[in-house]
Amino acid sequence: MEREEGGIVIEVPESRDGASEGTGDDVFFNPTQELNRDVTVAVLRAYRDREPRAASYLDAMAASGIRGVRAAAEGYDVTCTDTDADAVELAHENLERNDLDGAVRQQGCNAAMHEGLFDVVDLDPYGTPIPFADAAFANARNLVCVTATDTAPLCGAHQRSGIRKYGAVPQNTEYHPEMGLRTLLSALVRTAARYDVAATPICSHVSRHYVRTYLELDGGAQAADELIDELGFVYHCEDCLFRDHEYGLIPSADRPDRCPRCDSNRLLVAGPIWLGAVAEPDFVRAVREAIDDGMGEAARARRLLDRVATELDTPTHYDQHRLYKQWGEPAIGMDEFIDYLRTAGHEATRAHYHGTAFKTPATIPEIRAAVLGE
Ligand SMILES: C[S@@+](CC[C@H](N)C(=O)[O-])C[C@H]1O[C@@H](n2cnc3c(N)ncnc32)[C@H](O)[C@@H]1O
Ligand SMILES: [Zn+2]
Repeated sequence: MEREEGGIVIEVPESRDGASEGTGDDVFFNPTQELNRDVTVAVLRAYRDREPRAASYLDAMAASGIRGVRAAAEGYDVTCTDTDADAVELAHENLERNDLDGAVRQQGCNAAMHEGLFDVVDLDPYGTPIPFADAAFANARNLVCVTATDTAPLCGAHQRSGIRKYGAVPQNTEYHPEMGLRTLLSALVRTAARYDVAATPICSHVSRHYVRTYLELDGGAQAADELIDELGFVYHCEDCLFRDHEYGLIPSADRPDRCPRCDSNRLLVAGPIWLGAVAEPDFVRAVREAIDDGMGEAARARRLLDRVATELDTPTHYDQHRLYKQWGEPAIGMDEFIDYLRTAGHEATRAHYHGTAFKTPATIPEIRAAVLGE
């Protein structure tokens, strides 16, 4: 069937959702990833203003080629790769259908990346991007865009798988989308560091069942070391929801082994995860400005980017409903809730992860005192 997206028209197979990824015979196409693709196009626009020399774009797992076609429509010099012959044919046809130039190759993207350098590399695999991360960070010049759909391993719900894939211990908490993002960023930052490359996240979001992040590359061992210093551990009490963090690649000798607040022995340790900022607010604002009304997900993209640009960069968010459940009180509206925190002198913002997610450096007793007045 024909589909219009962001001003281009492509032929795609009958749609199937993320749940059936990789199981059908048709070339993959997921209409619910339009938000991801709209934000990607806006990132490509904003990034070119920041780095005008960024010209070449590798759509590493092209499938229908929709990302490559949209990047080519933005003036990028596009290469699409896919291992599947039908995908390669379709991506080629879709570039032609839109009168756009671009190379399309039936090739594993790792080989393509080792054969030639690309300014921007976009990894959009089934599940984990880790098998492609080394080649990307070793060979991209400016920007690596990464989707991961294996959220259960990333957030600690399938912990053994997360440990194997990401070389870190994720823990399943009420801030699981952020745990997933920070586990992924930890692995990506460490992978880039192997090549003396600093990979800094300049825009990230967790939407629906995937994590998406954009990492800007900078050469040099010192720059890579500085990012390694932003890895560390989160301590989380399963009983009172206390959380704290510390930087380092090993937990310190005096790390708590029981909850410092309620003395519970159900204290989880997650790490080493990324504790630094997951986005650069000024860049995210530029991305937001680059969303245009012709995009099918413009309204959602703007709302998402507004939130990402303004949320505090504490390592974990709180879930307001979870706190009220803990307190045995009925929840109030989020805007009123944030106002109470600010009135009590705490920094506080909503967070993009879900409707009741918020960020504040305040502790849970401080939050409770601010909103319940106790
Ligand atoms: C999730 S789909 C990509 C979706 C597409 N980027 C989009 O936005 O609609 C993953 C694609 O990766 C392809 N693939 C799997 N292994 C690959 C590899 N090693 N190199 C390149 N492509 C690969 C699959 O054939 C499939 O078409
Ligand atoms: Zn506790």
